[in-house]
Amino acid sequence: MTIDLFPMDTAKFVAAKQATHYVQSGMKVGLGTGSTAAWLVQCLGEMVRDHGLQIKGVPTSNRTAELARAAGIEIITLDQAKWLDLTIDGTDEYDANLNLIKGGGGAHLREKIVATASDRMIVIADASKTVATLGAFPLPVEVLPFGMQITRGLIEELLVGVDVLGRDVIQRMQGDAPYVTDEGNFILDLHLKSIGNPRQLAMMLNQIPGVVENGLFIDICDVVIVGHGTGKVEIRDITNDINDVVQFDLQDDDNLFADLAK
Ligand SMILES: O=C(CO)[C@H](O)[C@H](O)COP(=O)(O)O
Repeated sequence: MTIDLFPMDTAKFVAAKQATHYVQSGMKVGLGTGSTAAWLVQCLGEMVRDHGLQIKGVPTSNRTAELARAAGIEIITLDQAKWLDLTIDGTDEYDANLNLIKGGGGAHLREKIVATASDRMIVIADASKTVATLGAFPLPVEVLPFGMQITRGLIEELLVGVDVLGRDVIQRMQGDAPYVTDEGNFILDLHLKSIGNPRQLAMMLNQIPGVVENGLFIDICDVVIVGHGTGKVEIRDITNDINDVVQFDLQDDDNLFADLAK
């Protein structure tokens, strides 16, 4: 059977498939949110159903929980898990230090809690997520609905004094209504263009009382796995100082790929 997926899908798929090599039976695994993480859930589901992999998954969103259940992965809460062996998640941007912007899918609050409660965080991405400087992707900040305009004003004031190139703060919408997160909060997207000091900004944003969590992941990610449309995968593991390249034979993986693409 010949399938004709966009190179971007292939890139996400091979990154996700490579990440499954880090997963072993008996592990408790944080399951990320987004289109790349969805490929991971599909791959892990296939390993559970057909190859006897035994894992417990902690999903980072209601969407991922649904996908994981449908794929046959046992789901537990983070408190049931107590601690996780690893979390595998997508990203919106990553820099040379493996610092991230996440939350394009609105799930960065749970994603950060889950990743922080894991021995390792592995990020899976396509090459478009690589940046020299974080900030081209709007930085999501989850805020409480209560007093949201006050919180927004305080964020705008904060941005005047920090090293960024843009300062627009735009509330995320879903159609005509505010976007609401799984925790019942709103999201403000900060259009900063370039963030000179992500560590400082992450700490300052979280000092504002109405801010629940920002999408900067600083010193949380250990490994980035970058897939390409050609089947090439780059692995960068900063904890173990490993830089590796793997080439997937997409023909060999055709059956799995076709199944997953259904
Ligand atoms: O942070 C996220 C969700 O909150 C996602 O990981 C991020 O938006 C990347 O998504 P995708 O894999 O669809 O590009």
